[in-house]
Amino acid sequence: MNLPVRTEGLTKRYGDLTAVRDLNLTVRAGEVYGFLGPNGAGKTTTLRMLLGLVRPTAGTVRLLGRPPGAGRLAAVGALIEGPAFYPYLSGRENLRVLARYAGAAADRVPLVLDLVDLADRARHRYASYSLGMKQRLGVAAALLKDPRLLILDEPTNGLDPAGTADMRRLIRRLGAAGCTVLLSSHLLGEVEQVCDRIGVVSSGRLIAEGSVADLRGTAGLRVLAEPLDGAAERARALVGAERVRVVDGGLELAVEPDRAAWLNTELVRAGVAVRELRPRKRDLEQVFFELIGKETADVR
Ligand SMILES: Nc1ncnc2c1ncn2[C@@H]1O[C@H](COP(=O)(O)OP(=O)(O)OP(=O)(O)O)[C@@H](O)[C@H]1O
Repeated sequence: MNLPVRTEGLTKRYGDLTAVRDLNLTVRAGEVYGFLGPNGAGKTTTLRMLLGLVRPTAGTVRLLGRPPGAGRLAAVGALIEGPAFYPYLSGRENLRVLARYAGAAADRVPLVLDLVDLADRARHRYASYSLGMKQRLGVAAALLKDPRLLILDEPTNGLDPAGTADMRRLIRRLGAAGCTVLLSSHLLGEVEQVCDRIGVVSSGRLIAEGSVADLRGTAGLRVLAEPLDGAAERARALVGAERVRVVDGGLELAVEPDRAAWLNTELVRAGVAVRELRPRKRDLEQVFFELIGKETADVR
């Protein structure tokens, strides 16, 4: 099976700095994959290596099953740096120029304008566009060749809330239409809302990968009880030691919340006074901070 993206041991060093370290990344056909990490984590460097714009120090890249060469790039659309357009030409004229240059059929122009919701403004000069519209025109340009894979680097960077919402809608629409999208972002909320799977990158390493549900982990129960030691011991015997953690003066149990009544009965029977027992669903933000191991990361 030709995966849209597969890297093995991908590494990029700039002198002493390792920007990307031993990265094994897999993007599956038809998914919207979020490459999430704080500023400087190595996202742009990775995307540039995927596109053959930066040469890896070590490791391999396979795009749609082959190395990233000119042939592959025809099947890949990308928006990596701010798109370059002629300010005095309209959105439509800009796309026509690009289509001619890229060898894309001219009838793709109205189609992609429609896709990115710019058909109404297509006649207007690029210079009159909002930042969000400029970004969407950039996506339209990336879609001109009807790519099998779309790579977007921080597509909502610098956009206002309305522009961000438009871009999210567009990415969801592309995903729903079966387009494989790889997007990078430092915004947790963003990837959580639009991505099927997320890879978390920190200091050049992929430190976690999975669906939003996978990353959140299993639901659990938080128990406040006295004596805590006795409660922990009994809980370990009941559900298995590996499912019990003592955190902030209470217990966290990796068990389904519907076992609360049973657990309460068993703890009380063992002479433990249970003060509180409530379901606990891990917040993805908390997971993220735990993963990257710092509380002050510039990730929201
Ligand atoms: N051409 C270069 N020469 C030297 N160092 C570089 C170069 N390009 C990137 N770096 C460094 O590599 C690290 C990763 O940078 P990169 O731009 O890939 O991160 P990023 O996750 O995309 O962050 P941001 O969201 O800030 O763009 C950073 O420390 C950066 O300073």
